[in-house]
Amino acid sequence: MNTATGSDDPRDYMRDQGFENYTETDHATWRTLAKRQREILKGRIVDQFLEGLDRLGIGEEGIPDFRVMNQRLKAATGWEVVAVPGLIPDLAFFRMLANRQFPAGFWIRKPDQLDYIEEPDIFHDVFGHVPLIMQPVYADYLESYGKAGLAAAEHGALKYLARLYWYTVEFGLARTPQGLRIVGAGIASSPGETIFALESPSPNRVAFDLGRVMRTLYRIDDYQEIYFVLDGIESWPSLNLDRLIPLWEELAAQDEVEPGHLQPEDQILTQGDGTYHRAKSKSAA
Ligand SMILES: C[C@H](O)[C@H](O)[C@H]1CNc2nc(N)[nH]c(=O)c2N1
Ligand SMILES: N[C@@H](Cc1ccccc1)C(=O)O
Ligand SMILES: [Fe+2]
Repeated sequence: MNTATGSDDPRDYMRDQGFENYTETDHATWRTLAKRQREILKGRIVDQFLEGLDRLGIGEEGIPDFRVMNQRLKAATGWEVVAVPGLIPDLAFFRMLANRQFPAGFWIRKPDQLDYIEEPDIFHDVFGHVPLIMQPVYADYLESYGKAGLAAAEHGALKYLARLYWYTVEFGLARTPQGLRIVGAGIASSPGETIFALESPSPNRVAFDLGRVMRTLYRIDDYQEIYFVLDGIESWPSLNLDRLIPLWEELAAQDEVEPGHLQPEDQILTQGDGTYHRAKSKSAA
């Protein structure tokens, strides 16, 4: 996602949310999505997410005003949400996370895109990501992720960090005493993928392993073919450099793994039958 021409200074991407510009349709879209997601996420997402939603007060009254939401977020974990025009270059992105600033788009999807959208809108960025940032352990992980990203940029290892983000922050699952639960924001903001990620027989579900995740390619245009499962809601990987730098060197000598392929060392929770993606590829052909 790195726009080579763009500056790497986060300040060049920060915008005013323009809260007053939202239309009634925009607020209605948020309300519809928030209501639907709260319903289907019950029993499917980790409790800490629902707690975070409640503590933020981003219920169903409409698109949240960042000025109001940030007071609660800052008080809880020192993070703040900053409006940006869309995907920003990796370096600017990592710098923001390292400073406990979360970049969020300010536009919202159209009423006909409710189920799934390919690029992140404000519903994905705020409803999907922010509730968990109210949890200190996750808030610390996200900051450490930003710092690791800055180091990765120095070591030509950005693609490994992008995959780690993708398979934990965006599409992670976690084992909990109540069973398998969603933690990824990309799942939490998509009604379609909420059901697919937990209940479809099609995708593989494999225990999280840092090296394995950083080797694994991902798709950005459809549901995932593989979901990685954290050992628990607080088992975010520790990202210190003396562990990452040797790992990046090891990975440079290994082949990348296709999202639909399993590896011999995988600890498989559910082996997928691949029907969903096979059907799609047929229709695509
Ligand atoms: C981590 C990885 O670089 C990823 O694609 C980044 C890039 N830029 C981004 N920019 C924004 N605004 N939001 C994001 O989630 C990302 N993701
Ligand atoms: N697919 C997510 C949005 C998203 C796009 C790209 C990356 C992550 C998430 C949704 O429909 O809500
Ligand atoms: Fe996201």
